[in-house]
Amino acid sequence: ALKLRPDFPEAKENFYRVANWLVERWHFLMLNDHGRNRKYQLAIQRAVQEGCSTVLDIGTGTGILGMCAKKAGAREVYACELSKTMYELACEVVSANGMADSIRILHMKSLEMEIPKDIPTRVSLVVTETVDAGLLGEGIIESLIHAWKHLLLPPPVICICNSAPSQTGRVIPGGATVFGMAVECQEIRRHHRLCVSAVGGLDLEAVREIRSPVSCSVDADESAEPYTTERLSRLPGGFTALTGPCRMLDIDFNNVQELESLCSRKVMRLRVPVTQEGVVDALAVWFQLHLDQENSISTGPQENTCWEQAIYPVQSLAHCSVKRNDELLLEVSCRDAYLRLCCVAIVRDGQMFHLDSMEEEDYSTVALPNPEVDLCSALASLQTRHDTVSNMFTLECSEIALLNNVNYHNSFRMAVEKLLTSLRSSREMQASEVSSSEPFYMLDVSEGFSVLSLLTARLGQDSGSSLVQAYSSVEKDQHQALLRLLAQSNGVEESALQFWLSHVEDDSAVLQRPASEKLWSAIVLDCIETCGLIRQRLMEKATLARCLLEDGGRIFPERIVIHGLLVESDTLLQESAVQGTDPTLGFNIAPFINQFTVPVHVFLDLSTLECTHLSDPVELFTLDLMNSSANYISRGIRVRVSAPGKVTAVPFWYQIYLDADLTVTTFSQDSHWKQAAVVLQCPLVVNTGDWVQLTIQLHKSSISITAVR
Ligand SMILES: CCc1ccncc1CNCCCCSC[C@H]1O[C@@H](n2ccc3c(N)ncnc32)[C@H](O)[C@@H]1O
Repeated sequence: ALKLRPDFPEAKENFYRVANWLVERWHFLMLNDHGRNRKYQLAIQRAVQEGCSTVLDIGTGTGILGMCAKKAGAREVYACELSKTMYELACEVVSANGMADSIRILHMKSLEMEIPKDIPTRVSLVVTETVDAGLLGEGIIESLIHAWKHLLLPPPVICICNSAPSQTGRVIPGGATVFGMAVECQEIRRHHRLCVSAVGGLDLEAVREIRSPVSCSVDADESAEPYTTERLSRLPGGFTALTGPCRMLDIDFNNVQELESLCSRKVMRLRVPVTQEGVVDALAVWFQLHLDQENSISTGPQENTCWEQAIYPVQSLAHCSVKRNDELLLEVSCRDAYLRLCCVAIVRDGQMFHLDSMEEEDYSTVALPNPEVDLCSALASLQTRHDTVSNMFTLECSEIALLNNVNYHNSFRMAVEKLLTSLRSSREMQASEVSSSEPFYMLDVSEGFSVLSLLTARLGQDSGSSLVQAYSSVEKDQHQALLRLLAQSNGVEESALQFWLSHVEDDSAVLQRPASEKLWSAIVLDCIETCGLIRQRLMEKATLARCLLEDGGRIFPERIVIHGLLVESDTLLQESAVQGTDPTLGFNIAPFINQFTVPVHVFLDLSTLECTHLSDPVELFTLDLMNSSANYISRGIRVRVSAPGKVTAVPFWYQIYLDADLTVTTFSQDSHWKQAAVVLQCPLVVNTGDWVQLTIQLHKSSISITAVR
């Protein structure tokens, strides 16, 4: 569609969402990482010079490593790629670089490859970078076990016989070393556990535990992911290392026996000394990829690399506070091909405190008669708690961060109080028609978990007079159970909070009258996605909602003002497109992968993004939810340049008006929202005092910005 009508907005918007999905963002980062590309090239050249003449590139992506092998003089080069999009891209790239007839690319997963069906003979070199932030997440162990058994020549044996070693096989990378450390980090904590005891006047004490779906524990349900990822060097508020980086695991990719035992190996236990007092919020993990004896790539936080680290949040009940000279007892395992890590106990003065049972004051400890005693047996003696914690709930990270956002809920509470007051007084004035016992109807159609309906119902209780009949659109049983628990523990009658089943597919069914002849006093809309974009179909929903309001009724929020500024950010450029042929070792790859460039970057932490501000923040656009005629679809503004540089992006965020005076911003350290940025097609060189003309267009909730001098 885009090729046919490049300016066709729907196609553009869909393409961006599809492109974001088809080609992962790290492809640009990886290809722009000249250091990484160069080290792989050196390792491949050395291997080919040492006799590896047949090469298989597993997970070729754009084909760059296969092309390195060919250019290094390998006789036969094969590549396989499981993603169709990347496979087609690799074919284009390889032929554009004149190697179409010398590199055979297969659209398949390496595990399906057979000899001689797919490749004629076993190869002497497998090269691959099928690793994620947690090293094993792309299945590299399984891929290499299969490769050693079916695709590679046997490894070199230390032979005493003087016969010349026949062709042998090897893998690049030859191995990896996994490092980990315990960190204290508020930013991680507020996304994975409840940090406050009350929000917006609601007491949350009744909720014993809220967890995010990131867990390694064996009893986590299968939907849990073992780790999340963060770029530690870019986390707002930073982090404190509570232990030194400690070596967790060494893997030799050239030893198939070791690879096989890794998956079946039982849990490994490590004792890591605490070097800094604090609360253990998470374990951070990264690795060194040893390409060969000389070259290795690190994904550590201390490097200035672009890679993220794997984050294992501590999900135990109590705060795991540690002192210097304590020791953390960690369990490491590679159960079902993921690197799994959890902190199970603290060892202090010879006593072991099992994290999962720390919430009882008695600290069920096991006195270690002497330090030498095998920790494992001591640990084994601790009964791992199997009693399901009655009030333990799992929420998404963004839902937990929202619940922890006290400012947002307090502001919302004030706005609703003002509304109820004004509605009551206007009802008193018309006392004749409407009996004051008539409830105020309130609907919260937030996506995901929200306590706003309950918060409003509780306000209705306080006043004693006319009640609030609140409806919540949360659908998940767990979410409804959590709201009921909070209603009960906050003295809100069960009947005051109902669930407005929004399982119907289109908005019109969700947004409808509370009952025939009744209208809503307040409707809460969810406007901004956590990633920093405006929710799709927001304006349509606002228009529908407005028709369902009683006189004086309000939509929350009533208005959204988009703010932005001009920045120069090389980081955003590196994440958005391959910058020419230099980073990719002279191979012509950029034009092909850059077809998947997406101009809007999301999930940004603007407070820690490396960038130079080239203007002051300006108002870009206003969305009026209470008056759709006030909305324009395109707006031009002139922005004064406040510093010389190259404008490469326009980050933006939102000021949300709950009512005429109460606002919350999506760009604050307690906000659960991230920010977004439009990366300009062509950077603008500017000088202080210049004026840049921005054209902002909003089409179906997706924003586009163009800039000219
Ligand atoms: C310093 C490395 C680093 C560290 C931390 N974070 C990121 C990185 C950068 N590497 C990320 C690559 C990650 C994606 S893997 C690259 C491509 O390979 C494909 N694939 C994966 C497995 C597989 C297979 N068995 N058979 C065929 N194809 C396969 C994927 O479809 C993908 O296109």
